[in-house]
Amino acid sequence: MAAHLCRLHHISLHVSNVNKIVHDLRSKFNFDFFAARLTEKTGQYAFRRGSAVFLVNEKSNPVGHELNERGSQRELPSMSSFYNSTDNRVRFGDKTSDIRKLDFLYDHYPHYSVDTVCNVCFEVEDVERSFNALRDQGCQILVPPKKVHDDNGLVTYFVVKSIVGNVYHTLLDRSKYHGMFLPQFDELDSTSELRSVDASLCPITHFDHITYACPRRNTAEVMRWYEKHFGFQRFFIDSFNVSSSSNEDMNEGYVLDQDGVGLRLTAMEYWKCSEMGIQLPSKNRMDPDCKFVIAESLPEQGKNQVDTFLEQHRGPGIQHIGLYTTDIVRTAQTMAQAGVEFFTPPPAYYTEVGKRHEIESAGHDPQMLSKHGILLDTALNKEAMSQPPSERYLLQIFTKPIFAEDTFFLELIERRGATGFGEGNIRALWRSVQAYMENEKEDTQKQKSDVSLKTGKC
Ligand SMILES: O=C(O)C(=O)Cc1ccc(O)cc1
Ligand SMILES: [Fe+2]
Repeated sequence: MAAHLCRLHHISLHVSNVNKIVHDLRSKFNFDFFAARLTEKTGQYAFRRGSAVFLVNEKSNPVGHELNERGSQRELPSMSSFYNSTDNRVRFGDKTSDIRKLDFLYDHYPHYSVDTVCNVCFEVEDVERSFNALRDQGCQILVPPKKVHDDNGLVTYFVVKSIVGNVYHTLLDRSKYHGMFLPQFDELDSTSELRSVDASLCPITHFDHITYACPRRNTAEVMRWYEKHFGFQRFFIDSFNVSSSSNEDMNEGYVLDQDGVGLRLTAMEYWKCSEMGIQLPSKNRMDPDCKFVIAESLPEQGKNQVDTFLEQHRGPGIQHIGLYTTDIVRTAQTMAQAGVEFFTPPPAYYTEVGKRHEIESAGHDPQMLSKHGILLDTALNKEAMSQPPSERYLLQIFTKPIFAEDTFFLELIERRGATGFGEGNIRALWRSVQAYMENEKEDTQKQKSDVSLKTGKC
């Protein structure tokens, strides 16, 4: 029996430069900083837009120092707006509370050497039953069932390791909890200046998909694990193809292996409890769900972004997360103005006649999309063809990696009738990433030769 997942609750990050990520999520990505939990040793900070919730967990650092964006040390900037070290009190607006000496909650301390996004937390209906089922099936349990409570009620959870690299899952039951987030978190006052501003500027509603970077030939095993333990089912990506010439095969996945792109994609979706015949009072049928995509690189086409992830992340894991927005142009514009860096395709992408026509048929302005680097793909499958072009396309844009290493990045996605992933968009992304990696390589080589010129070494 698989664990019955009800909904995705949050995704957690483990970072050493917590100030930078807290700042970026709040000020650049416009997420609402709504709850936090500080202890003597660590901090956990919760952000949300719509139902998309990130929990940033602080990795311990040498006191007073931490790594800056590209890995060198700098003084720890003060987080004094909400933490005042002189009186050991946590401040949220005008609310204060004592620092508590509790363990790391709802998570497992991963001891991972680089910053990483590694915990996808789900709500389940029955923690004890899910725990027994997964333990009996031989899953590695990282944290056995644990109860946490505060004045607003009780949450039970346990943590299980997945089969993908450092990824694990917290499964929790919060049906007996009435607070905003989780017990032992302090909620930020809604009037606090730390709460982020106008939500309408970044209308993100939920997590659309989570993409894993995996080594070659790992996909089948990953699929089997999620099917057996979490009841996931295969989701066919190639809703874009009009004919039987689809590149997606039941066993081989969706293969892109031309023009320098070497990628195998396979997607899975989870079935929520009620779809398995169990009715939950809390279950909202309209809850959007989140797909899981497994990406493998194919050897023939040279080194690429999946290989780079595996190398710099030092193993498989979550490569990127797609954030669903109802207005990608507005969201990308707001984020870019706030300092988010996006990959942009070559300008020729927007002037090529076919693409220009495709963008215009969908009712968009090529210049506007070009200004932000937004990609558009129109679905051509049979079902989609019965819709006008303005109702069967997909818009995407990808940020540059957000940690010091070239690993994790975010994506914005707006779906207008298209449910899969656009091959054209993937190719365009691929080209921009390859160009970026080439640039990085050249920069590194240049830095090395500058150093050897200075030191006289070759
Ligand atoms: O297109 C998407 O959003 C995907 O998630 C597919 C994908 C997977 C891995 C990549 O390195 C690039 C694209
Ligand atoms: Fe994606």
